[in-house]
Amino acid sequence: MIDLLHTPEASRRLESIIRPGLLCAFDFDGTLAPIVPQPHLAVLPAELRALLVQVSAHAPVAIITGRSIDDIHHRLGFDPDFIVGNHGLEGVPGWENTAAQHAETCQRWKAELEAAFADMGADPGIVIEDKRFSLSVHYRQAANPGAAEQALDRLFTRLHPIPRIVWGKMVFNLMPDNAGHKGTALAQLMKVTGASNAIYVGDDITDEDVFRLRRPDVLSVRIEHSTESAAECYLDKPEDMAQLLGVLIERMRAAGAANWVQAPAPITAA
Ligand SMILES: O=P(O)(O)OC[C@H]1O[C@H](O[C@H]2O[C@H](CO)[C@@H](O)[C@H](O)[C@H]2O)[C@H](O)[C@@H](O)[C@@H]1O
Repeated sequence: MIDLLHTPEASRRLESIIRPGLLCAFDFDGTLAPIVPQPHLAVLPAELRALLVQVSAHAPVAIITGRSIDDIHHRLGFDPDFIVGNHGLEGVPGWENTAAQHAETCQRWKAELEAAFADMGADPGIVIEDKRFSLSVHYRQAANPGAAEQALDRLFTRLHPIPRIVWGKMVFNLMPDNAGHKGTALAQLMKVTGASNAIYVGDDITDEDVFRLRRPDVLSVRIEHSTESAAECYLDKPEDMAQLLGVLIERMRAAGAANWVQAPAPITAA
């Protein structure tokens, strides 16, 4: 893992992806928005929003988040070229048909979990976030987060069908097994748009699905160094995002890069 902003090697790698056809993709919580005690309080800082708007003048911007599209849309305050929700299960061009099956499975899990919570008198700080195509079970507000984590871990093995569970920041993300994820979503976005290369920045375990792609045409960046991550590069801290976006803008501007995604044709009155 190399330090993206402070090593000549990373600088050369960054330079190599600033080519026509670049796609700039970002995770949301913990990457663009600081982690806060409750999910509904997450906010995209105005400085990053302004920088993302500038990035989108030079290359298409994709937000690939664990949140639902409905939830993320109003938090962004600008219109990126692509929004993919539910860890890659929602909003991916070409995958619309599989989403309905995922919604059914999630409703079943939710009902099973609510019944189990009632039976065991679960900690009221444990909250199910129903995102239609996946569930997030948060325990940040539990009276004893460690005990809640263990109890939930045991409980999930009794769900039907067994979910794919990706642990996150005081949260378990439950997704249908054998479904897409953030890595396959980014690959599909690149395929349908014809992107020649991409940069992806994320901070959490679900972002490892992208980091593990390890494609030469994808520069993966993790917020904070980790010896356990498959990401190619890292930023020291979340606050370095502004600097990274600034560097991207400067280099794309110098290269004369323009956003190459076609805007939809305006609808004209009959
Ligand atoms: O893929 P992301 O955009 O990073 O989304 C991951 C999850 O983010 C949210 O939960 C996390 O952020 C909350 C706000 O800072 C925090 O309170 C929580 O503890 C974190 O786990 C979101 O609520 C989930 O739906 C996303 O899956």
